[in-house]
Amino acid sequence: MAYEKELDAAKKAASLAARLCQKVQKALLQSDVQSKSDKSPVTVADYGSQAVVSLLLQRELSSEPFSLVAEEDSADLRKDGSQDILERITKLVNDTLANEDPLKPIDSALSTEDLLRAIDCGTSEGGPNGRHWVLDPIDGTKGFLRGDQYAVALGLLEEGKVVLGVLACPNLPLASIAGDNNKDSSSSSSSEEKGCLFYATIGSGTYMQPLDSKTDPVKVHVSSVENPEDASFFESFEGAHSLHDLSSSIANKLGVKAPPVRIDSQAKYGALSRGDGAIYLRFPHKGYREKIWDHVAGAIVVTEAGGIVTDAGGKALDFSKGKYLDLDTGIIVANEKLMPLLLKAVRDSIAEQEKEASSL
Ligand SMILES: Nc1ncnc2c1ncn2[C@@H]1O[C@H](COP(=O)(O)O)[C@@H](O)[C@H]1OP(=O)(O)O
Ligand SMILES: [Mg+2]
Ligand SMILES: [Mg+2]
Ligand SMILES: [Mg+2]
Repeated sequence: MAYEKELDAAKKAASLAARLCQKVQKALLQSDVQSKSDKSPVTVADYGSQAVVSLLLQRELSSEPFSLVAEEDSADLRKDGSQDILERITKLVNDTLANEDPLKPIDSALSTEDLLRAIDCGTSEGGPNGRHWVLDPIDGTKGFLRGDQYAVALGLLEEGKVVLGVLACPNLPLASIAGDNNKDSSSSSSSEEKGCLFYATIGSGTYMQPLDSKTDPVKVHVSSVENPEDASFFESFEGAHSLHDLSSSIANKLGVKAPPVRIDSQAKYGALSRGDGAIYLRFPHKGYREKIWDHVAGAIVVTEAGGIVTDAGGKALDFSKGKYLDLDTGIIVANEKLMPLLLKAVRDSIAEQEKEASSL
């Protein structure tokens, strides 16, 4: 299979980074109310996750040139007053790497300077030539802070095309979340098994396995629903990230009966790839520029499972332009049967919205 070595490294890196994030989220949720308003846990986990992925990929793929386009950089950590947090992150990363394989002797512990360097390996600009890893160390920081969904999202671009993607979703139940409309994580039963690892390489399909076990992976497929009345749709939990009114107008036009399933992060792409819902609607507020690390891994996980990911104009996403996606209005996902109907509903709803705005 093509990209076997890269896939092994990516799965290992994303799983280990997810373990680091889980540890921080657990401590955050157990902490008292006062420290819950403190944003530093997510900062620690964001940087820690990026350092772990950067170090693991370089170690496992040491024979290849390494380019990483990632969300975080070390500028804030190098400022005066950041020494404490920098030391916290370094300890967390060292502890995570030390526990990676108890049978393997560990390399000497990283210094704070090693940690800053590992984070800054992620400052590549990407583009149409060569290989670039693309990382969101924690996608869905708002969900992470709430104790809800988030993902470690890692993909690989080759000559501007996505060829591999891994999504680690520590809080996503292994069982389907279809019908979980607006259910928060606290209302789900504690016996529900959580933690999914989705992965895909170009031409080989999408697989899912439990995040923390050696259980065999299963091949997954997007929903085969053909009648939009039977479809359900995903959108952002956060209204500030996507226009819920526009999604609801599109869903009405299609005749969708079920209320939206609102969850954070690229866990939406993972859930779609196994058919928990049939449609994803994402319409950021005007002026917001989508970044490639928010969609690279999710896009291949869905397309290899048989789905289609386009912008609101029906154009495939172009990941070859650097850090940003150059988009028409929003991002939509559906299976092949639903996509033509969805595109028409999107076009009509946007036209209506523009007409309303111009008559005001
Ligand atoms: N104003 C915004 N509009 C759209 N997306 C945003 C906005 N601010 C942050 N994001 C990013 O949207 C993604 C999550 O959106 P959602 O959970 O709604 O799908 C994340 O990548 C998040 O960044 P981050 O990775 O820092 O959390
Ligand atoms: Mg993100
Ligand atoms: Mg992020
Ligand atoms: Mg962020």
